[in-house]
Amino acid sequence: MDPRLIPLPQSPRPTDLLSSQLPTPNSSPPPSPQFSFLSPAARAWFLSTMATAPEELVRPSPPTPQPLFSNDFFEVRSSPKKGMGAFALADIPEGTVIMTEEPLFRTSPVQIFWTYDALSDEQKRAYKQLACWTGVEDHKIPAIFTTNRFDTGDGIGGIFLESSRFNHACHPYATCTYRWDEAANLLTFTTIMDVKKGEEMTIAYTSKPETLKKNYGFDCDCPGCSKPEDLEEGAAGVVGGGEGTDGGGGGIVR
Ligand SMILES: C[S@@+](CC[C@H](N)C(=O)[O-])C[C@H]1O[C@@H](n2cnc3c(N)ncnc32)[C@H](O)[C@@H]1O
Repeated sequence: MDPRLIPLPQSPRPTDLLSSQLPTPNSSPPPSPQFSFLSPAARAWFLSTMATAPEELVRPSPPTPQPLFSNDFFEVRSSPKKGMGAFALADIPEGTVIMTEEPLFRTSPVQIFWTYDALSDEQKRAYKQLACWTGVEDHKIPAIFTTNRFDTGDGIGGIFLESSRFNHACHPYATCTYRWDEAANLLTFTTIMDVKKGEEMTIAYTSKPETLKKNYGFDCDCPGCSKPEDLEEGAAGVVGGGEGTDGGGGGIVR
């Protein structure tokens, strides 16, 4: 198994969490002033029903999920309204390289089925866990490709399992940029501003936020897009982006 992939643990059942804390049907019921209006026999019967039906009566809060991936700088975990996302584990200064990653594969859109078939079972499982927007492609395999690929030049897109978990914010609100190095076979992520511990780290998928809905299935809610007056002033959301090529609506928008 790829050591960079840390699978999410199964959530324990409520009964696993609580079995040691619950009274058994044979144990003496604890004194309960709340039920003093019942006769001793009725009280014993009532409390015994509580011991045999714990799931309905006691609801533990769910355990905190483990991150999908982490390094010294960030972790990948659930992001409000955005599936997974990358969150800073410390205050990170501008200009810090936070990750380099090799591709799972690189291919062209027309070769995606052939490339997918050549993956190992484990790689196929990892690929199929990535986000999937079917608005552009009906079939799951090419849909995952268009949702997650980074443009690596000459019409070739790369799939990078951790890099793909970064959500979008428009320039100048995106906190990171990325650069593909063909010779090194590495995608490098660098912060382009100071990032506070706990903050979600983002990249700009495109310099054309109006294409996000069609290509990725969401409307951008970054501060620039949620303030139309800023856009009119040309201050945000419509210029710049990452160092990747912006295909502008064709699906390869990074
Ligand atoms: C490359 S994935 C990013 C990681 C993804 N959130 C995940 O769970 O793996 C792209 C998808 O993330 C979601 N996404 C990214 N940026 C978003 C944003 N700013 N607002 C809402 N959803 C976003 C969309 O569902 C989009 O199709």
